[in-house]
Amino acid sequence: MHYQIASGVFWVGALDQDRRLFDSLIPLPDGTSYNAYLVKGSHKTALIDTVDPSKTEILINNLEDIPHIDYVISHHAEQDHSGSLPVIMDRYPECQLLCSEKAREMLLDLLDIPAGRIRVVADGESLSLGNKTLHFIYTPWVHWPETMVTFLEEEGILFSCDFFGSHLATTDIMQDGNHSVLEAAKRYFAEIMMPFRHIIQKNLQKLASLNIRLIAPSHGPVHVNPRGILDAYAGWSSGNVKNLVIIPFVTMHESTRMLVDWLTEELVSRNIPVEQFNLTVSDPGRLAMALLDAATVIIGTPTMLAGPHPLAAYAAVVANALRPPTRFIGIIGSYGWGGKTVETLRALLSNMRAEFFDPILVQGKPKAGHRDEISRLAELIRKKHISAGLI
Ligand SMILES: Cc1cc2nc3c(=O)[nH]c(=O)nc-3n(C[C@H](O)[C@H](O)[C@H](O)COP(=O)(O)O)c2cc1C
Repeated sequence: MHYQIASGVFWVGALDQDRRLFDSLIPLPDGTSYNAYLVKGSHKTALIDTVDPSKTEILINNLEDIPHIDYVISHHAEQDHSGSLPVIMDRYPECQLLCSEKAREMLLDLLDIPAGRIRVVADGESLSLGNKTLHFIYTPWVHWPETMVTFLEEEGILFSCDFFGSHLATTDIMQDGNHSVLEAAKRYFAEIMMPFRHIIQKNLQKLASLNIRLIAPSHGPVHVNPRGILDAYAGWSSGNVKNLVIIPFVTMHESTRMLVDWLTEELVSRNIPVEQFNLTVSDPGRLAMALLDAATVIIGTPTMLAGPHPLAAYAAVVANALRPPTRFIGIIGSYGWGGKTVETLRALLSNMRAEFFDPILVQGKPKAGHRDEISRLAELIRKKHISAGLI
């Protein structure tokens, strides 16, 4: 499939509607796409990124009538974009691979590409294709340290790689920022970009002076309304949280669930919205999105084999790695005889810069008096949200 996104600029990527898991971790409810773009200048032709190796044949078919490529630009060494480079380099023996300094090392580590065919481009360097000019801008940590983006000056197109991407497989390549695209982009941000939000702010600054008319990421649709996604990124990377409590929890015999439901009732009666995530069935992507928004996270877990239930431990590991902007954390749950549930969870959450509430652990089934403890926790959360200016 070929799709013209601007004069002389074509989407030549591959859709992957069937894929349901990324990085053996991230659920893909809407599949994904691997976007490669062909830029035809009056003198030279450049291919921007390739596709996942599982889709190399599709890329080759899309380039069937392209006899000559001068440059392949590799923004990011991860295989979903670089994995078809060896085949492309074989098929176009004249083409040179352009990438950042760090990407060169990583591409040589990850793929079989002759070192002599790679040319490193500097941050800020320009390349003329004749009537089209490409500017290379290093944007480290969106998503790996080697990542860069390319700005096509004449058409105002930012080829942004993972920056501003979304896991969405759609033939509707050009999108103006409708709800489903922004929702998919937010999910992508929460799952992939959240740990790098400070550096994302710096990268947004770096792009601020460009007159961007289209943003063409390497996953998901092209953004026809760049302002929408740029503003959304500014918000998601700001660290601002809402008057929202999320409760990722697990229960084996319903005792922890009683505490979770009581806390939910107490919070809702204080006009504090709550999202529960039963970790046995919930979508980790939705949990990541909620972590981006919530001021407070309360983990609910029974004690199992002297520690937190493994699903609660797993959620804590993931949250700790994503480094969400959470302000307050609590632990509630039930135990039979004892263990190190709180100590273990706190150790797993060592990156979190949040204030921890005193835990509420009850032995066996919660009793009437525990409701008062839960009510006091809800009141404390309300006061904390007020003092944080969220209510
Ligand atoms: C497989 C298994 C292992 C457990 N290990 C512990 C433990 O090490 N320490 C403890 O205090 N309770 C342990 N318990 C007991 C539970 O923590 C207790 O039954 C608790 O009330 C369950 O809460 P829930 O109803 O929310 O699942 C274990 C229970 C199960 C089923």
